Amino acid sequence: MKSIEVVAGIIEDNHKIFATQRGYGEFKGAWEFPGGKIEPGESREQALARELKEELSIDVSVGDYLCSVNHDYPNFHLLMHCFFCKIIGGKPTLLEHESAKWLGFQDFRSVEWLPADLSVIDILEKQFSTSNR
Ligand SMILES: Nc1nc2c([nH]c(=O)n2[C@H]2C[C@H](O)[C@@H](COP(=O)(O)OP(=O)(O)OP(=O)(O)O)O2)c(=O)[nH]1
Repeated sequence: MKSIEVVAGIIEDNHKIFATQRGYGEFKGAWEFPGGKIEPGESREQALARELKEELSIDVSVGDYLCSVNHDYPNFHLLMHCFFCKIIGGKPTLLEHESAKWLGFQDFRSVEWLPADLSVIDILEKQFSTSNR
């Protein structure tokens, strides 16, 4: 089976996280953390900063590593590395996504996440509920 390696950014501001809704492709309409595939020669952090610039027109500082998720989709295996990010320049502009929302802790499950993201949400809920963030 095909395997892809992706980085995803959990953009934080004032105890909220930024969720984006996919605007195209087989998962159109599902919610995710913005990011994308790592290109040859890039570090994970470089790939994430590049993807967030391309997709949202923002400059970010990539902060703490949160987790890596393995998930089997019907057509491919996903390995996704998640990092917290802070916006250091620009305002999110949806260049590829259909919609976006800032979600507070109570609203983390109010959107339909991509299946691989549910384990990220589990971990985030633990962090936010114990006031680690
Ligand atoms: N960016 C991102 N991708 C995710 C998440 N959860 C999840 O299952 N994915 C999957 C969806 C995609 O199949 C893959 C990300 O690849 P991508 O963003 O480069 O999207 P894509 O396959 O449409 O790529 P492309 O057409 O631009 O080549 O990872 C997530 O939270 N963020």
